[in-house]
Amino acid sequence: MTVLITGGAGYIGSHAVRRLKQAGYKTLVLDNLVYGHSEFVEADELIIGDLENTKLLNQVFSKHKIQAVMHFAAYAYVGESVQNPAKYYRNNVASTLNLLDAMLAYKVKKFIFSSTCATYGEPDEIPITETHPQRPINPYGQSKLMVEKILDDYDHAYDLRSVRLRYFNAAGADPDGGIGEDHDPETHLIPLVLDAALERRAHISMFGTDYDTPDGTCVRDYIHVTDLAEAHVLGLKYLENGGKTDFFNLGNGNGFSVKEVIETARKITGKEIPAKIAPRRPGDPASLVGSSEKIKSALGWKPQFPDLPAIIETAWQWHKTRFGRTAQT
Ligand SMILES: NC(=O)c1ccc[n+]([C@@H]2O[C@H](COP(=O)([O-])OP(=O)(O)OC[C@H]3O[C@@H](n4cnc5c(N)ncnc54)[C@H](O)[C@@H]3O)[C@@H](O)[C@H]2O)c1
Ligand SMILES: O=c1ccn([C@@H]2O[C@H](COP(=O)(O)OP(=O)(O)O[C@H]3O[C@H](CO)[C@@H](O)[C@H](O)[C@H]3O)[C@@H](O)[C@H]2O)c(=O)[nH]1
Repeated sequence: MTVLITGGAGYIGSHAVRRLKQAGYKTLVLDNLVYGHSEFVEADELIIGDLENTKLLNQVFSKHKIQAVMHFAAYAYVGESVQNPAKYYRNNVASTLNLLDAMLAYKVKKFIFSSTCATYGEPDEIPITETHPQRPINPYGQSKLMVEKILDDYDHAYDLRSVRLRYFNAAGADPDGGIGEDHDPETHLIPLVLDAALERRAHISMFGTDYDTPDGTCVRDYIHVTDLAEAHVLGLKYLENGGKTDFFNLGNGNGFSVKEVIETARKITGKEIPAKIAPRRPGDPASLVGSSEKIKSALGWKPQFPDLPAIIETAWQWHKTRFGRTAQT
């Protein structure tokens, strides 16, 4: 079976490609390399191109016998989406429509979509289950919710079946090495904390210490990228076996504050990691922690790395290999 993976040169997509290959799938990556890395791509083929290019999409679908699509390609910086929503709606919604058009034209009816817990907004209760209302508080989350709604309508009208995976905060790296988190610019907490450990930056800024959380900093649910990759393969098998359109949270059910992440990283790296208080970042909910009971019982998903120290340990091993030699002291 041939799977098209958009954004397969990116952080999560490259891990999914590795896992798909291990499971015996033929893999085809489409990525514009705006944020991706060609050296991360272990797929059978990498096509460098943009989802805006409908002509290219038609060529890809006509040349290859694609049976399913995993759609990772998107912009994913919460803060930037507040400053520049147009960029997010164009890439995350309009480009997704191009992809779906091509799928319909070539009768490809299985779709795995990278959604997010950012679609929930400020939660009414923790942990968040899939039945929680979706009321995003930033354009990024809004753009992902729009695609979820589009997918419901496409299922109804065109029988295009989808699995929407609402990830909480992806972190860590495959312990086998070679792929990991490397965004430019990097905005995510864990790699920035590890940058401070390597003295590639002077300190980590804590965005807001006056939230309504136990220590005043934002709480997030960190999930290992290899566990995310495994969920994608399970989602695909579910659709292959005739499963109906569905949506699942992917988190570990444990919340960690910004301060706790920094403290855990200090223990793992043995480094000081200076931290400074900074203003809140617009668009950030105080707490996001998810229940993943649904995917555990429906698809048999079981995380290999449910604990924050184990997640940060794999991120640290990757970070040292990737960036250690360029560290400035
Ligand atoms: N990182 C997280 O914590 C997280 C959490 C929830 C959801 N997600 C979602 O998961 C997906 C992957 O996230 P990531 O962290 O791996 O991001 P990433 O930036 O590392 O990967 C996205 C990839 O898509 C490519 N891309 C973007 N727009 C494209 C386009 N128009 N055409 C072709 N390629 C394009 C980029 O070059 C990049 O390689 C995204 O959809 C994101 O919204 C991520
Ligand atoms: O230098 C920093 C960077 C981040 N944070 C805080 O750390 C937390 C986590 O931030 P970050 O790592 O940027 O992740 P999120 O903003 O939570 O977003 C990620 O996780 C979301 C799901 O929660 C996904 O949808 C997004 O794509 C993904 O970027 C937030 O409270 C930030 O304010 C800091 O305090 N200092």
